[in-house]
Amino acid sequence: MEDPIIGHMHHLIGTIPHRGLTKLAQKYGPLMHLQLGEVSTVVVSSPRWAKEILTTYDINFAYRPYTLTGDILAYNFTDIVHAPYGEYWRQLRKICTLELLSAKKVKSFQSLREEECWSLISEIKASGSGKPIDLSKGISKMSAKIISRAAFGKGIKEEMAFTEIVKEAVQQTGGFDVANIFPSKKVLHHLSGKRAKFTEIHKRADNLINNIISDHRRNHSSSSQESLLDVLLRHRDDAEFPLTLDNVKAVIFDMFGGGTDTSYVVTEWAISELIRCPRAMEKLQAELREALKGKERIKEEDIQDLMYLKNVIKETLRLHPPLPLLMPRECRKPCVINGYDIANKTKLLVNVFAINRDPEYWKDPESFIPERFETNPINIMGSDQYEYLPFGGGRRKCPGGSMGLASVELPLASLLYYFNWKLPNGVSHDELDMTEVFGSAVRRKIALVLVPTF
Ligand code: HEM
Repeated sequence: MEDPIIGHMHHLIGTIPHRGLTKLAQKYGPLMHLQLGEVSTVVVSSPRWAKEILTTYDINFAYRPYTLTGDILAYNFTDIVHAPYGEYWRQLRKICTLELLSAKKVKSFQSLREEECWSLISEIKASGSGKPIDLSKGISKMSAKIISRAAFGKGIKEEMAFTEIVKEAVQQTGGFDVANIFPSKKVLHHLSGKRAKFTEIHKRADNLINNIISDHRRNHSSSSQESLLDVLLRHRDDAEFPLTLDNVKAVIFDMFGGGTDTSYVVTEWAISELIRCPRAMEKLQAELREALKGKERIKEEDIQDLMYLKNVIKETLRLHPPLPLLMPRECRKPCVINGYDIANKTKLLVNVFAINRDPEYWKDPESFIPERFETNPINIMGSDQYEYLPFGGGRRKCPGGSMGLASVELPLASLLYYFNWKLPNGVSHDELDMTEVFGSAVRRKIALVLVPTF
């Protein structure tokens, strides 16, 4: 590890964190120690060190640091994302992988994904050929509806209102804000107004979800159509591991937090990259139109074997991992890495953005080239060499990959199958602004407004 850099917060202020940290790693190396406010932080920026830390030292860093989100919004760290490593977290992960986000469960939501996707396609058709539309808004609304219906069953007003509250909550999180940098200085949390804001959002979210749950109990859905909430409520009576109502609410909050923005931004970035690369756009449209042969309404099984579609999504996740620094981890078992003592409470950031673009592993790393995966059949969920980590790695790796990808594949395929796209006002494809905003998931700063023709 390079010598500790003390108090280098100023290097990051005003930068997009993953880009600022990538620049710092180019200067100080792939394993850095930074003092960010009062938080001692290790930043890993190469596949080699990611592999070492997410395998050999994974258990040392299998905890999450203090955040106001975990404290207030996640019912005192009882959701999956924030729960400390241990038996409670293990049990929740089990429910998550075996029931909530299993392949079978993801498949059971196929028809609702198809309906919501079709509703977006119909809206675009209705707005007319040649008229600019805000695709960011359309895709984000569709993703919210998909997760809302999967979580609660048939969408009603209150359920959509819940997605709005979660959105507001997650917009308050992320980044290097005062509360994350000075977690022990509770007075600062008050002065910055964050604690009050989080408490107010939490109260609103809690009221809404209480109403949704009472309504749910009155209109219980059939077991073949079990929503995520049904599954969790069933676990309230579990003999070995009963969940409390607050536990259920905390996990539902995760499903929304994890399931909405991640999928939406992947679709948004994929279309942005395709607009900038007409060759790839044409190739993908040719693949879709050849395979679907004029089919009126496409279904998920129609696109299962489309390799270029899969490669476009892989390449989008390489260049635009929605969580470019994963979710911060915290060391709770001191260790020695590369001769350096890592103290209790040291924070770990894995800069997947830098790793996915590491020139030692990726040829022409900054360019969007889906074909690179034709000769490199890397697994989308991660690789042995740790040079591709959009879903993270180790014990805390994302459990929602299949659910997330299912919400990207059909919408992306449909948008390109039914329509041709260009930028409005004769703007050339290479002038599309690609500025990012860091937050719960890294999204476009400027909405993606495009003109469909059909
Ligand atoms: C393209 C879509 C998605 C991407 C790229 C993604 C990425 C990630 C990443 C990078 C992490 C952090 C891993 C770490 O700390 O090492 C994570 C964690 C998590 N994700 Fe996802 N995610 C996606 C979709 C979803 C969906 C759809 C859900 C649920 C509905 C979900 C639920 C979670 C949960 C619960 C965790 C916390 C795991 C833990 O702490 O044990 N994710 N995700």
